[in-house]
Amino acid sequence: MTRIKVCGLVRAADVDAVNAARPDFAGFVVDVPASRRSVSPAEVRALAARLDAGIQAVGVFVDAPAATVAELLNDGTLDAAQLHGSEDAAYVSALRALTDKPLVQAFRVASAADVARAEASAADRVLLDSGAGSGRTFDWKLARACKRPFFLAGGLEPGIIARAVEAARPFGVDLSSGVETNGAKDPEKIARAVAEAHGADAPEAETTRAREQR
Ligand SMILES: O=C(O)c1ccccc1N[C@@H]1O[C@H](COP(=O)(O)O)[C@@H](O)[C@H]1O
Repeated sequence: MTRIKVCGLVRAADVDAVNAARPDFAGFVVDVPASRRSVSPAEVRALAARLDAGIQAVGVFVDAPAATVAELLNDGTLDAAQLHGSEDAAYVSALRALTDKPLVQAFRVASAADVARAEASAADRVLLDSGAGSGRTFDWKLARACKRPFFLAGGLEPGIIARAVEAARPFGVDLSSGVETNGAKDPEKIARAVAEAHGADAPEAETTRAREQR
């Protein structure tokens, strides 16, 4: 099973669709004016409260003040924070001092050097992407070389998830544009994406199976 995060929820109806499909993570882009998926801290509090238990709420931030991120983690609104801007090691360490909650650092991958930067991150998990909600894929062979568990993002959609998992061997996949129709989250695409990801083998499953066969 490969974990899946459905990102960029903005309406109560989006949360209801996610509650029905049951991905592992639901993402909210918080206070990013450049994104059409941006929600305010007050909106994310209301949306996350509507999310079913068992689905983890992830806040997606772009160079936000560490105190703002920590507040939403520590007050129980969010289960994890995804850092999707140009946050550096000093930022991750400053945020780490403010919260025990998991931190996911996103890296835009255009070369092996970008994967090496992700491998060196002090964050709990890393995410390899082509951009930020760009809807574009990148060379999955680069991601496959990553020596730590990672989320694969960028241009994923129902119908190509199994192929992406086979090519990149991620811990989880992360989708936003690919589960939208006319710019709004599409319940049917979300359900298909969750079923496809959960039906795809993640590396840890492969390892367990190999161990059992020995
Ligand atoms: O979705 C956004 O608008 C966004 C804005 C700022 C930072 C990150 C954003 N989204 C992240 O982009 C990837 C997937 O995008 P897509 O499937 O290619 O549309 C995912 O990690 C989102 O969290």
